[in-house]
Amino acid sequence: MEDLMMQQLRSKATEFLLREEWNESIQAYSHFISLCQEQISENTHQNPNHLSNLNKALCLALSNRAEARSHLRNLTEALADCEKALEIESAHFKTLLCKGKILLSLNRYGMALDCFKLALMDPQSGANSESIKGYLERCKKLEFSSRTGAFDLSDWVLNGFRGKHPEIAEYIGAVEIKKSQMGCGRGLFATKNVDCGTLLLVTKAIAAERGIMPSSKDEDLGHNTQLVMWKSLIGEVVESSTRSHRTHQLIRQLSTGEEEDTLEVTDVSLFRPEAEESGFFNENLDMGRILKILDVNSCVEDAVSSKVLGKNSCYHGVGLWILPSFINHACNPNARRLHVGDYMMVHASRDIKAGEEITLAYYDVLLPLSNRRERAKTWGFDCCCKRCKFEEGIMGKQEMREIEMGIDNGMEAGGMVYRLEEGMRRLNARGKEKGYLRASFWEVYSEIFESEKSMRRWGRRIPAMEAVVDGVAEAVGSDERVLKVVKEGLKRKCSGSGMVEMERAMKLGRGVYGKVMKKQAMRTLLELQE
Ligand SMILES: C[S@@+](CC[C@H](N)C(=O)[O-])C[C@H]1O[C@@H](n2cnc3c(N)ncnc32)[C@H](O)[C@@H]1O
Repeated sequence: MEDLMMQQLRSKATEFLLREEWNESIQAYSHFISLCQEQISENTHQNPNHLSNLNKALCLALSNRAEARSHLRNLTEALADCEKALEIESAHFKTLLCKGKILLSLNRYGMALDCFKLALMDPQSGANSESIKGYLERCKKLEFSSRTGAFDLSDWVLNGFRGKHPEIAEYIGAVEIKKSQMGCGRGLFATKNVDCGTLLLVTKAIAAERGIMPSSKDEDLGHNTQLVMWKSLIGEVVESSTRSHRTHQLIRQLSTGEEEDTLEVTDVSLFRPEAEESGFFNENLDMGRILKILDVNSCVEDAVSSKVLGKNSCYHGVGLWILPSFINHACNPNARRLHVGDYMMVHASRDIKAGEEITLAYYDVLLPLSNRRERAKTWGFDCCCKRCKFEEGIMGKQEMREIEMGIDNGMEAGGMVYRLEEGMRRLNARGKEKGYLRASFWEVYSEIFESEKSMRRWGRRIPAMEAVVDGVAEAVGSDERVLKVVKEGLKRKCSGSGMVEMERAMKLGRGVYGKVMKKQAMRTLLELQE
């Protein structure tokens, strides 16, 4: 009687599974699993065949429940089911496949690879061997990128971003979390010397929302679209933190913007996909806290310090990427971000020394101090970076006040650059300090460098474009607008004489996009003719 009921329950569960009715299937399998477990514990002295059949049935039911749970993205629970099934039958084919796929979507490439290798050895793999080999290849490629930081988007770039972007692995490079040297809570630091373009980390969004911003000037419509996107983002964050203990635990590490100096310094190894879950889960993550966390840490895709590859231009995205949330702002940033699908790739935008804090520009830094201060206010902080401190000390000086007045009075760009350079000489500004000030007044420099007429008039009295570009890039990192001036210069040069300029443009390009493609693809992307 009991056996008949169990058979019916199992058939029902399988039927739900085949019909892709995941919740119903999970419910029926859960019932079946607990009946099986009860019988096993009660029947230890009975017929060994019966016991073996019960164990087989339990293993398959756990495997099927894992599959249903993984379709609902309840990956932690699905993985736990796989583990239990494999405890019964260590090389259970179906479970190995299911576990491999779950581990792959959790970015645990090495462990996924082991599952697929074992599955391929099973005689049942015959009919599925091509698809298992496909998974094996994917895992190998992703595991390699994740271990070495080597990514190559060349083909996709050269194909004009047609089709879906190449599969991207998560990667944590030479970085660690420490107390910020600027005195603003925690920050991310380089543990090795890295050169411009080197990837520092690649991470997938915990949640990301994209919407089409209305092209009309209707502010209310734009505001509403933003509100809808924001609401969906909150919903997604709540859902992913409820579904995964690990995500919940990681979100909890983020700043709410309050008492940042007292925040615990998180070990970066916690962010590695293979990291074991520890027991923080019971601590609460209420809605108020989630809202504060999102307010401080959410990122828009198309900011001045980021590039988005392969997106439809009218789409605007906002999301939460956990590890990059530890990166502070500086007006002399040394990193930028690249967005590909839901992935954020953070790379060095200039050479970085071991021990240096990694910083991004939250807002435009090719602006004078007063404008940057206004922008920092909208972010809710007073910037405490090295460049701001230097400029705060110098902006009271007569020379600098005259330049600001010149800008306000619409003085000719050439005259202002000339005055600024003279001022810097009198104030004895050195090395990066010159780069900071030139970056602050980049608009007037670029106006001259981009105009042949101004160059004829002022060219001999102001520093060469190359020296200014190199100084600015060294001080505040690569920027598209700086790259544009070099590209314009290259267009004006006759062929053969621009080798050095080409190298300069390519280096700036690596600083803007990161080392994620070969030279030919970078040239195409930057529209640089050889
Ligand atoms: C995304 S979090 C950065 C990580 C944060 N410091 C932490 O400990 O988790 C952004 C917050 O860091 C602080 N912050 C970042 N850059 C700063 C800067 N240049 N000056 C002052 N505060 C900064 C601000 O409080 C800001 O709201």
